[in-house]
Amino acid sequence: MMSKVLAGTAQTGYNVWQANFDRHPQPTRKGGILLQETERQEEQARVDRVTRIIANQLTAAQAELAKAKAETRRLDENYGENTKVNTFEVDDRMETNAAVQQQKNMIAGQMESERILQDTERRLHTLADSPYFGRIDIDEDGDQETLYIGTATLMDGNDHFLVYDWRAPISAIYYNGTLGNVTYDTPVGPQQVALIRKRQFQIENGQIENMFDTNETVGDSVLQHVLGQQTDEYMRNIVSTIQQAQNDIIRNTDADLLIVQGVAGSGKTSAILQRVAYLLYHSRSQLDADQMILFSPNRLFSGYISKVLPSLGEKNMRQVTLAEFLGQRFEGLHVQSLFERFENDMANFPETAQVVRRYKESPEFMDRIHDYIRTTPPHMLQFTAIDFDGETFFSQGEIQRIFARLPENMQLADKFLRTKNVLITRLKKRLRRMAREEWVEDEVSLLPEATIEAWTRDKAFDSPDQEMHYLARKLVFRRYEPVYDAIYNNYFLDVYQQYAQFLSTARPNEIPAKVWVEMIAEFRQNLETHYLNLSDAAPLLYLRDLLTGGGQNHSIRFLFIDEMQDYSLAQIAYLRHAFPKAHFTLLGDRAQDVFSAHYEETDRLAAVRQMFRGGRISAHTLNKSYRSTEEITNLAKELLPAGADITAFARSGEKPAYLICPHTEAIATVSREATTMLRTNKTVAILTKTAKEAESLYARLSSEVPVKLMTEHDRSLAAGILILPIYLAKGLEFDAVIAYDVSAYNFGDTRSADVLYTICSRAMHNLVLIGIDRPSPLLRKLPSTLYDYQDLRPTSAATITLH
Ligand SMILES: Nc1ncnc2c1ncn2[C@@H]1O[C@H](COP(=O)(O)OP(=O)(O)OP(=O)(O)O)[C@@H](O)[C@H]1O
Repeated sequence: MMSKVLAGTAQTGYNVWQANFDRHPQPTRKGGILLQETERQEEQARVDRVTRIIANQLTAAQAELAKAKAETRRLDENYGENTKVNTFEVDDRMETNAAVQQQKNMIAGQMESERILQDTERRLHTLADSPYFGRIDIDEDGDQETLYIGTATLMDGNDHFLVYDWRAPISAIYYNGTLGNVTYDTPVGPQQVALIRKRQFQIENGQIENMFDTNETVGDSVLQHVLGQQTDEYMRNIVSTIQQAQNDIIRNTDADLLIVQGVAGSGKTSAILQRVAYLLYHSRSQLDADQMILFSPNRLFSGYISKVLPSLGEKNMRQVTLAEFLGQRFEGLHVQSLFERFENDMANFPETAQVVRRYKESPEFMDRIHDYIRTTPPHMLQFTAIDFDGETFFSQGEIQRIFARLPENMQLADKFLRTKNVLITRLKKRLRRMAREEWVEDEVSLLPEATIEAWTRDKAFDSPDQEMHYLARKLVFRRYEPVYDAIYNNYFLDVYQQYAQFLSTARPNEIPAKVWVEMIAEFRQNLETHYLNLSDAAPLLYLRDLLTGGGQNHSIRFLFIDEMQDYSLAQIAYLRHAFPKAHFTLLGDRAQDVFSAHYEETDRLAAVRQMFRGGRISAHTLNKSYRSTEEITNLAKELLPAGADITAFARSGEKPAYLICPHTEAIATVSREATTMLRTNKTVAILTKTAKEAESLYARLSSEVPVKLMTEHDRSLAAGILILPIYLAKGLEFDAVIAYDVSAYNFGDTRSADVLYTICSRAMHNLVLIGIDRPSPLLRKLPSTLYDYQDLRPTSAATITLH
């Protein structure tokens, strides 16, 4: 018999489920065979029984919830009454406060019970249609048990497990184990059991649609069924079909750095979302969703994945895009977004600028900042006077002197804090003095009655003089609040000047002085227009944090970055600094490097590992692609130099098509193809290389077919025909994709292969590539068996290009 601690559920009580209809037939043959009809009937009888129990529990939970809601309402009304009655009498105020506090506590308690009941109701609803998806029969020292695994725990009235949560330690066997002896982790250490059967179910509306025994992690036929479905606006959870390699990522709880390199569609995003649910389940008492943050590639993606965690009964973690994160930290400046930069690069990105950017985005550059801060003498700090209303409150010299008088061996950040405190103390002293000046009294006497009333509420004065003095101080402190804020927010240091000063010391030998000086001039010029280049953002923040001792968030425990290839190493280094308590999970695919493939050179993984040296590092590779049909994956992977490593999940569909049309026919061709695809697909995405192309295509196409242009401000996807640049489609998937303008000038050489690969790998079921006038050599050099080629140009044009 298995104890609760070994089974590892989060429930109370000592439980073993041994319903009397469990049997332990001999293990079936490897690979999944169809079971006898009698077994199916027995399993269906169990499903019926469990479904009835769920229905009963649901009715009871709903009744309790209704009762709880009524009670909350009653308390709420009562709360209003109590406060109203007692505040009439001033003497009753204290008593009222105590009563109100008690009332508040009761309401808070009541709301909490309501929340728990709501969670139960939601959980039961989820289980009602499909109570479980797996069964394992195990033998532990001659003790045999049958366990069923589903999205949540379900117990009967006697505290017997009817369904085990997929995250319970024992459930790991279902995902990891092949038949025979298996080990699984428990809170008291590894346990060994013999796995004698693994059975999979597809249950819909309480009916077993499919069931079979298997020795695999999850049988291919189940996966085929799941992957063959049309896409939704929202990503779905994959708990019933998690693959072994994904399971290792999901269940890793101790890595300080977990890196996943996975090919397009290999389930990286799915794996992190299940991982979040897993971590929350396992550290329920110490970890909250608010202590986790996901850096997502764009806002559409944030919306797209937003339903997965709630479908697993968990709260969503915080989500932020890099642009949002930087925007919040540079108030008043516009930080160039990755997308803007990409569009600019497409127009003009000379080699010299590439060298400079590569350097500024390197970990060495961040190290250089660190050294600079350590070695900068105080007189080099770019303090700036604090002026307000035409008056200098603190001159640069005064600030400099405060700083210089501090002990030499004190840490820079501590010195900075001390300077700040001295400034605040001096400001307060000065304002107190000022409050005694005559003009203040004059102004107080002109204050409206309502203001005086508001400022003196809850105050008692011994004399009119005392009241006047109080009001005078209040007025002065309010008037000069911006000065206080400026000190508080460290505005007495001009970080931008400081950064420019740092830049002037940081030129590496390989970059000519002229180029470097021009770069600094451009940085200053941009500042004038409140603009900051993306490559300066992370170094600047790092410099600011090190100088001022701020900027770090100690409450985040887990940080996830999806599409890590879109982050510079300097940005990752900054995040590591900014979230010092966080375990990092980084997911990426080097081949989907849409933004920087043309200038990046470094071995990023080695560099990231270096940043986490000394910590526990766990690296995973996912080479199997699940999203697309075999035909689409086989074409996409051939576009890459190292594509041979990618394996396609065996699900067949139509061969991708490559159509070449003359430019005069481009719109008609896209329009026709999109309309045809929409007959059998819910979403058809027309993907372009840049936003400019997407806009111009939209302008011409929208009069032909109903189509929606997606921009970086959109937060949700819709069914129908969509147009968007590939970088906004990162992390997303569509039933059908049209890759637009896959022509010689747009996809002329291998530097754009990553972009084309990313475009193709967004398609689940159908892919059509449309080239205009001249075919792309990237495709023409591939084996012609990988796609159906149709040349729609007049014969003469076709002949000219092909020779
Ligand atoms: N184990 C699985 N069971 C069912 N579906 C899966 C599984 N793994 C992945 N998928 C499906 O494959 C598709 C791709 O998954 P996901 O988006 O997580 O991959 P990814 O590696 O993040 O892709 P990309 O890097 O291309 O954005 C999704 O539809 C997902 O539901």
